[in-house]
Amino acid sequence: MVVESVFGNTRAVADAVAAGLGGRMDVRTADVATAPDELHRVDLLVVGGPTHAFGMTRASTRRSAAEQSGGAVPVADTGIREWLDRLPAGTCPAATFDTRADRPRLPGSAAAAAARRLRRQGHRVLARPESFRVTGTRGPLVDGELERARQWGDALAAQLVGAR
Ligand SMILES: Cc1cc2nc3c(=O)[nH]c(=O)nc-3n(C[C@H](O)[C@H](O)[C@H](O)COP(=O)(O)O)c2cc1C
Repeated sequence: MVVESVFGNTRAVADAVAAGLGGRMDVRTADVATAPDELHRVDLLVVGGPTHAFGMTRASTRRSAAEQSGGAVPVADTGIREWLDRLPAGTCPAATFDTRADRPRLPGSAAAAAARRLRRQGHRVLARPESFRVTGTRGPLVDGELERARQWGDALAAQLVGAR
């Protein structure tokens, strides 16, 4: 799993997804800043990040997020957009998730954008991109989202293992 998180909410969701996946498979979670650029012996790639400006973060939105934190979080050079740009084409099974504001009518999802990118690179996206909701820019997550994330991870692993 490769995860990007500015304020920690997407990281918390990633840990819950990992707990769900972990019942059926070995899971390694890497921060996007230090994730390897190539996949070796990976049965399932899960990519998660926060939704910024209707899609995956960009340098400008990460700068804005750092400003909004009042200097509490540094400006990151790399997000999942840049990591996916560097990922070689392949046929790895994959799934994506994001966090985004708890405003159902607000369009745009980093997970949907990441899934499109993975498909274009040939990877096999197994599940519908999933969003987990935060109550404000810095969080916290809406009640129940961590449990939903754990269940999503469990269902994903079950789907993959069942398909073998
Ligand atoms: C610059 C910026 C732009 C954002 N744009 C959106 C958006 O278009 N849609 C949305 O639902 N949430 C948006 N958000 C809220 C983020 O999705 C929220 O900060 C994120 O889910 C928190 O995850 P994190 O704690 O892992 O950083 C935005 C936040 C920032 C800082």
